[in-house]
Amino acid sequence: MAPAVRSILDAARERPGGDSRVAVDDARSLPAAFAAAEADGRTPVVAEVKPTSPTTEGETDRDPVELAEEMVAGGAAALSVLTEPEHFGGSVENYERVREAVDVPVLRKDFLVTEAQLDAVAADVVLLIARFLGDELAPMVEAARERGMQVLVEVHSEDELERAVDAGAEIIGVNNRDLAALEVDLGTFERVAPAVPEDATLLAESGISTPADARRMREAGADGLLIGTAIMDGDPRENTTRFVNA
Ligand SMILES: O=C(O)c1ccccc1NCC(=O)[C@H](O)[C@H](O)COP(=O)(O)O
Repeated sequence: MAPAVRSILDAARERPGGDSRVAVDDARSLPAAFAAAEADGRTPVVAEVKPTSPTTEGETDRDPVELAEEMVAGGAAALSVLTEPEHFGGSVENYERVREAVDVPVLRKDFLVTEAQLDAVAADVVLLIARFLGDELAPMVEAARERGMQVLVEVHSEDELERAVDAGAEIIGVNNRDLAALEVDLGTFERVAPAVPEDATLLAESGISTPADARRMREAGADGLLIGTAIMDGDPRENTTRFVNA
């Protein structure tokens, strides 16, 4: 595992959870948002509010709510908001403010390793990373669903995909970023996607930098595209629209 990822994981293990169990009774459906985008001719894009990251220089001081509103105005079907504070400049407060301000589904992007961490904020969708959770993946999927949240299970290999499917994943993201070397290879999605069950909602994650990359991921079977850096760099509204029209 890359040192930065080791550090993310160490910090995640120390992070407390919420004070009480959350119950989400109004989760906004990610598959329905993708279907609505498709119906009016938009490529389903999950635009990410990502203040910084281990592979980005500097940190934006732009307000997350303004960024989020621009992304939605640009046609994003859904948003992703980082809540990891130490390596990504995120927070649960950012998540809450953004969800309050928009009406699309909002993914909570974090590196969750305990059930109590699910209770830090009521989320439409939470990310669970197969590589980090091992045998805890299935119990965490169940714990999130019991709280009314949808789950995006992230995988990077065929083995992890098998574990995700065994854990009951219905929304699956194939991450093109290798958490061992932090290198990005869009070929990862092309390799893993054919084994994803037909009825799953499938996202291509990371490294989508141009509309040509977006088309490549769609041709390989992506129902939706999770895009951070290429939308955050510059004008988030214009950038989102470029991918939505890809
Ligand atoms: O983005 C990073 O530098 C990173 C480093 C270590 C672990 C995870 C990392 N990113 C998390 C993500 O999943 C991405 O923010 C997301 O897929 C968007 O990727 P991109 O479009 O390449 O910004």
